[in-house]
Amino acid sequence: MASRHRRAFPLPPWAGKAAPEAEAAKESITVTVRFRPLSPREVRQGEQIAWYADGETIARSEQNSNNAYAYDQVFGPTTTTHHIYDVVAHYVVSGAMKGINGTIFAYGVTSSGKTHTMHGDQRSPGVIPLAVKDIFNIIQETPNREFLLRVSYLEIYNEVVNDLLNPAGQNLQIREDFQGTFVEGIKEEVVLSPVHALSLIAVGEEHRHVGSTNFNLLSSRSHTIFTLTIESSSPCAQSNEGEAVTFSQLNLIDLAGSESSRVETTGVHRKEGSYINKSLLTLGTVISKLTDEKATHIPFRDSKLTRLLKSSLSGQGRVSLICTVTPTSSNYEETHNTLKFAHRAKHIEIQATQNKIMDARSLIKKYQNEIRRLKEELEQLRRNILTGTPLEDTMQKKHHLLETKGDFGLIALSVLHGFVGFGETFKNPPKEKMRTSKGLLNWLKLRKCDSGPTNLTSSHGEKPSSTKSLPALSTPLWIAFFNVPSEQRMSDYMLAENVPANLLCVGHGEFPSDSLPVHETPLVSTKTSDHVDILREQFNILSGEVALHQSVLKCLSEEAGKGAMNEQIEMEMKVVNDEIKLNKQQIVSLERRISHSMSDSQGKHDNLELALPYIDIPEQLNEKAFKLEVKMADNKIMKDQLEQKARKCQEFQEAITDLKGKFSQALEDNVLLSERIIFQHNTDIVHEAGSQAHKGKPLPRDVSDEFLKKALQAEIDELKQSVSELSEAKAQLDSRNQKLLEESTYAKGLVLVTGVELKSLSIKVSKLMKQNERLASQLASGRNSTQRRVSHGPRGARRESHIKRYEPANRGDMNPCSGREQALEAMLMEKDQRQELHTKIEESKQKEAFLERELANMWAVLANLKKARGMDQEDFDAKYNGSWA
Ligand SMILES: Nc1ncnc2c1ncn2[C@@H]1O[C@H](COP(=O)(O)OP(=O)(O)OP(=O)(O)O)[C@@H](O)[C@H]1O
Repeated sequence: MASRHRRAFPLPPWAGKAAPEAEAAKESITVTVRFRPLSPREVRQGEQIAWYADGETIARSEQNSNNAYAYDQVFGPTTTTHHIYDVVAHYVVSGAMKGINGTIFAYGVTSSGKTHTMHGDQRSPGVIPLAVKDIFNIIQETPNREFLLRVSYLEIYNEVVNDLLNPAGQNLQIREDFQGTFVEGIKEEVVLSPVHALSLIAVGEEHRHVGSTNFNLLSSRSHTIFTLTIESSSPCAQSNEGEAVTFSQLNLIDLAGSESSRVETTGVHRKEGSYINKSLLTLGTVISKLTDEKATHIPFRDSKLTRLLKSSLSGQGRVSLICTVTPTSSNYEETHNTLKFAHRAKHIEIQATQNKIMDARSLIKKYQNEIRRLKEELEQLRRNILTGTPLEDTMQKKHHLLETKGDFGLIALSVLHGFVGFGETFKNPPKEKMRTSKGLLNWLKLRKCDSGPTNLTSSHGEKPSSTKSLPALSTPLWIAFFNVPSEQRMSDYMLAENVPANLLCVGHGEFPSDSLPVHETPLVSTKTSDHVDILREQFNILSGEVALHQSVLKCLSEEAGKGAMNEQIEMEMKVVNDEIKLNKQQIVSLERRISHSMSDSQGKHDNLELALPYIDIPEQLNEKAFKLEVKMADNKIMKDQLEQKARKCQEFQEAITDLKGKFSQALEDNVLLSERIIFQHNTDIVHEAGSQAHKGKPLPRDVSDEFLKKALQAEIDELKQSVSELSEAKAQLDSRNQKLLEESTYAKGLVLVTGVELKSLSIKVSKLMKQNERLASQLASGRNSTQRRVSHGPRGARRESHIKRYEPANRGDMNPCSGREQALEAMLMEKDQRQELHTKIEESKQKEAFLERELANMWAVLANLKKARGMDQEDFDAKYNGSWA
């Protein structure tokens, strides 16, 4: 069917000649920059433009025109999202419809317009709703293929993956298999129309973490990934068994905004901010490593975001990066960083290839086969009815069909054409103002709930509730399929949902377990309760049908009562009676299955309770490991910041030295200049006097005065200029002085503390020295007495012999001697210790002297600076006063 939206699958406008996609030519990430307009607040605050779009591909700094970066496209503040979609996103979406994976994401600081770009609002739908609309247009415009669309929607909040379509799906794990990374246990919903897809996003947005920051009232505090899984193949009627199915994933990502360290945050906000910054930092690192040929390791695993984006960033599919920036001068640095990030990303090479999968892994093929089989069975039933096979048999078969097929894919192949387009839905936006959640999706939800039946309303006239909208949307389709006797009535259901002809509609929550890329364990109870819900809904519908048939039967019997009972009425009554009987049998069977499912779920629940304590342990471990990871990342960031600060300090020091040099140079220049002026002044006077003497007549006084005044004025202007430069330099020096003063105060404190310590040390030392002296004198006296003993000669010798003779008796006399020796040894040891202390004291004294010297230096620098400032002022005053005098 031709449509005014018809578009081929183009390459982006800047790609030059179109390379055939099958050849998988090397491309690079499409990187674009979008400037947002100044907000009313920024206008009120008189913000200046610091960056602007210079032409179509350049972002340039207003302050320094050499600061400019080139991209695939740069969009100015007046560009509409629709235009941006056409230029950078349609190309990725159309690729996804042909089996080439696609990723579109918005990157930028908080309040730069990421959500505005990705989600938009009622006046200006964003890339996500436009992509959804585009996808359904493409499906309609490709009648020779059948499509199966599934969506999932997740957020990464504080490095935890949460399922936005399933409140029970919290802290999901990321796994990897041969196909790439996937989120274990994420809920996937089959979508049937743009409104259906958007209602799912609206449901998800309700669960997204949003907070208010200094810059943005509704700031996204989490990254979100909306994934559309697209399978397509030729229609089942023509398909041959070996034919490949194309399979692709389209990721539409709204990142949380990085937060400047200038922003004062506390508590939860700071934690959120640090997680956001950490993951964006990792994204930046991954991108720079990907563009660095020498890099051997790409740290994809350092954050959940980069893990999930691994296959997109490593080049398996088309990627479009939209960098949103604010033009204001107060965000100059942040914008500069975003531009640098975008510039780096431009160098990532990708090789987009078409994914093809064979039958075994294709969900669409399974459904096509299932549909074919169901059709055959239906045909058989119809034939049985026509050939007069006993009704009991037919009903049993139909009942059997419900029993067996109801548990597997509840599948219907739509045979309708045309659905109410997206544009129609948005033609008359409501007046309500959004209050709590961001974007058009919330509006859609409000509209859905507030404004009565829309095309989301089920054929039973029930309005889907905000969170339970999904069963209400999809369940009637498959229930209709199994309960409606004619295809015509099934078509009515389809019409109510506006499903494109070639879109496969699959019952919600009823995928054959082997075909789902979902690991079930944690969701067993949820799935069971879903199943019971579905059965109950089936039960309600069947009861409704019974009631309806009974009222028809009543009408028919009243009709029959009025007149002669004709054959046709009799036949109709028989058919209705049969229907009632059939429905009642189905109700009984449903009741059985409901109680069965419930007891099953109870059993599973018991098992689950037993296993619960053990299930928790790895989770807790994971949590701990995860917290550790975050702490480590925080440490790394803090270390980086410290290093940066140290570098800045170094730069300041250098700047101070530089300024000092300049200052003294300027002072010298000043002196020279004033000398020159005085000299010039004197020369002029001499010249005037000479000319008067020479010519014998004086120069006119006013001419010479004029000349002198002009010369002086010029010099004074020059001086003024240099004085103003000097005062600027002085102001800078003043601030440096202040810092130096603070440092010197600190150093002084240190010196004081050291002084106190030194004092106590010196007291200790003097005590020790006294002790030392005492011991030394004792030692000396000990030595003297020994020498005296030796020098007493024969008397001494006699005494020695006497001692020897009476040794045992005199042992008591010897003891004081050996005791003294021990004391002497101890004294010697003490002496050694004292010497050690002495050296330590010497060292401390040296340190003190060094610190004192440093302090003196600082004071000298300060004094010089003060002197220089005083001199400068005096000089200036003197010159001015002198020259005008
Ligand atoms: N191109 C634009 N035109 C008009 N208004 C815009 C544009 N971009 C952003 N805005 C407005 O600026 C404000 C902040 O935008 P938005 O919420 O999209 O920022 P964000 O980058 O998603 O912020 P955060 O990261 O905090 O969620 C919103 O009020 C939005 O409507």
